[in-house]
Amino acid sequence: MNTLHRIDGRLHLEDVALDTLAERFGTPLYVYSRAALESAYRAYAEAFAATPHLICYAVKANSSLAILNLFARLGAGFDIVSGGELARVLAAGGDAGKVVFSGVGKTANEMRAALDAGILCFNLESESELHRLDRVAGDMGKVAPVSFRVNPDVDPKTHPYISTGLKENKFGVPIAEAPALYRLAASLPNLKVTGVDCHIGSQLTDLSPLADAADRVLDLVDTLAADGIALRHIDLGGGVGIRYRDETPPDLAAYGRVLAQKFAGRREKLLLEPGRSLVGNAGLLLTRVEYLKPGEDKNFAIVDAAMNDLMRPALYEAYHEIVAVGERTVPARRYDIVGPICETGDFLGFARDLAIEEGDLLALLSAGAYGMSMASNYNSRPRAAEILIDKNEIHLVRERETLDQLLAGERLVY
Ligand SMILES: Cc1ncc(COP(=O)(O)O)c(C=O)c1O
Ligand SMILES: N[C@@H](CCCC[NH3+])C(=O)O
Repeated sequence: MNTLHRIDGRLHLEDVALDTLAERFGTPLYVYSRAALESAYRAYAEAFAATPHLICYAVKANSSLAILNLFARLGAGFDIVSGGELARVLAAGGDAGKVVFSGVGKTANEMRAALDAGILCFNLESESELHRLDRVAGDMGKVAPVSFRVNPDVDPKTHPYISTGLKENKFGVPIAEAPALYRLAASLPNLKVTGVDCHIGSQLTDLSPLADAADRVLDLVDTLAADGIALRHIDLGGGVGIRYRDETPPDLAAYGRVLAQKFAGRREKLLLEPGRSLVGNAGLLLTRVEYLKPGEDKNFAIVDAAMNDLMRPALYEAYHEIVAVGERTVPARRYDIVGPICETGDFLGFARDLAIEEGDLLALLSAGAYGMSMASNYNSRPRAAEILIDKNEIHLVRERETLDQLLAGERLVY
């Protein structure tokens, strides 16, 4: 996270000391850097400048309106997977004409909302979905633009829970079946075939699976063209990883060069659906140490953030670097950093050496992606607030959830 630095021992994001944020807004608190968000977006725009393209930010990575709005103003499109994400994009001022709609379980209502909004494309993931969309669009007197999400059966070499492009995964249609599905789609009255889509997994640290998947998709596009089905765009999904610990994420410029070569002389526009690589290293989660609990085998630092705030460690045993916000002269000890939730799986990091005392602040780094967007209310914990830092300006972009909001909508039965 390169907008993070220390001044006189105090951790700052851009020009703002994190301890002042904790005092003012409380903890747990998500904090994002505008400069980091914008520079991540610009890095994509530069890396792919040689190829006509559209960056469709994957909203699921972080769906805060303020972040969607920043990207919309930079010209981004959006990859959505629900009616809720569509509503967020529209509320944030996103252009519906730059929205692609992925996901294996789109409901008829979600299809209607997306057709009403006038999205760029539905990424279909099954034949049944194709028939449903044809019916829904026909009932509305509209023609739905469609792509198939094809599953190229490429091993993305990532955590099995976030691999999506293998035969055994629920996503997409087998690439071998795609030509027949495209012919079917082209024959239906309320669908217009416009593209193809593929997304093989997340947190990829190797470029070669992305390049292999691109080759397979381009072969399919050529087969379809020979069959008289010309596409306007080729969507190669997201998946570029980030550094959490010691990973070497793919170099975007190199990825851009690889795709520029493959797209040279082609007429189709390139679409990309990056999520994590745009927001992951632009955000952190600030938390306060409630208790230090020394034990016979290990020491625990019990903090006020938990798996409901940041689920990735519990779900994938994901690693997030954890640093003290201030500097202490006390000796460092080895701690498991755990939350207050009643689950053994409620941990944020194991065996971290930290010089801390009760009441100190910790920052969990690289928490901008799949942090707040995966937060829950488990143990009836209100969700955290979110802050966007812009140099020395502090913007509260989401208020901390209140207990009233937590209970709203529930009824007793008499
Ligand atoms: C369809 C689709 N597109 C894009 C993304 C974004 O992926 P990432 O955050 O790895 O860039 C995902 C999540 O993996 C996804 O499921
Ligand atoms: N939620 C995952 C990524 C899943 C990507 C969604 N297809 C993570 O935190 O790493």
